[in-house]
Amino acid sequence: MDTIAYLGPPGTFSEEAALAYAAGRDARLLPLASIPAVVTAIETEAATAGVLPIENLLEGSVSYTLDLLIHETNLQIAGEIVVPIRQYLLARPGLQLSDIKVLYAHPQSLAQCRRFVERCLPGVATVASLSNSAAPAEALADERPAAAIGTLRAAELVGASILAREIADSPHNVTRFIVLAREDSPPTGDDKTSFCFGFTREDRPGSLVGALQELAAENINMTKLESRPTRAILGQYIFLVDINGHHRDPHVARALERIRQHTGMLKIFGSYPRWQGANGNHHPSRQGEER
Ligand SMILES: O=C(O)C(=O)C[C@]1(C(=O)O)C=C[C@@H](O)C=C1
Repeated sequence: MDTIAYLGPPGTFSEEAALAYAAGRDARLLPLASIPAVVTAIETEAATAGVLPIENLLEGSVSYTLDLLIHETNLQIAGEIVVPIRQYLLARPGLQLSDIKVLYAHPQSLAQCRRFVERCLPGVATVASLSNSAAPAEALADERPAAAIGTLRAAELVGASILAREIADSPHNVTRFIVLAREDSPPTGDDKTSFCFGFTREDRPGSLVGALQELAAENINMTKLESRPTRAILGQYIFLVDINGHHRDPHVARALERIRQHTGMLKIFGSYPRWQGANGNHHPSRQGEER
């Protein structure tokens, strides 16, 4: 049986991603206290795989996860899952919106609900929580009139009441998660490959375009390009790329090898089936919606 680790406690969006990945597999879920704990659990074989948030529709990349992939682990991306993100304002039963003096929220969720918080909770003190299910539990344990941004399932689990619904800045809010494992996935015919590269030689005009040209030369579609600091020299960057295709496809393998030659440093994060939606239709899973 597979063990799928995720950022707990139960009630997080990460749990929804883990459930979507576990569907149809012989698997059990393992809630852990932090994202680094998920990585360590897979590395030490306490878990077979784990889910990590990598990109949100409103807030963009989860830089924490990108930096883990670049600098801290050789685990591979074996899958991706897109989860609808529906945030709720939760509090101890009996409290009203106008009573609230403290707001517990995961920093990502606070950023995704900025407009609601500025308009409806001006001047309220915010406290950072480790997850969307830890936040409601912490708000309920606070003696002050506290609320939390959290999931509907977390509200049910801790017995919180709902002060406001769907408070994110966009009703279409979604987060993409990656599945990390010790090995990536075999080719399916509809795959993506994620990798990063950096320039180890002198800075020359056209270096970046030269590397990317190798993808165009093999007719490979790039679906994402971004950069992160190298953490060594200010002004030097690591470029992260997603492409369509599997690194075992001959044309992808050729392009990656030439990029390695151009740049001096290439790290392949893995190839994995492109997210097809919960029903195989390229739309995000609807299972995060109110039940
Ligand atoms: O706290 C949770 O529910 C999580 O699963 C973490 C997390 C994240 O870190 O991005 C996941 C999805 C949402 O974008 C907000 C928070």
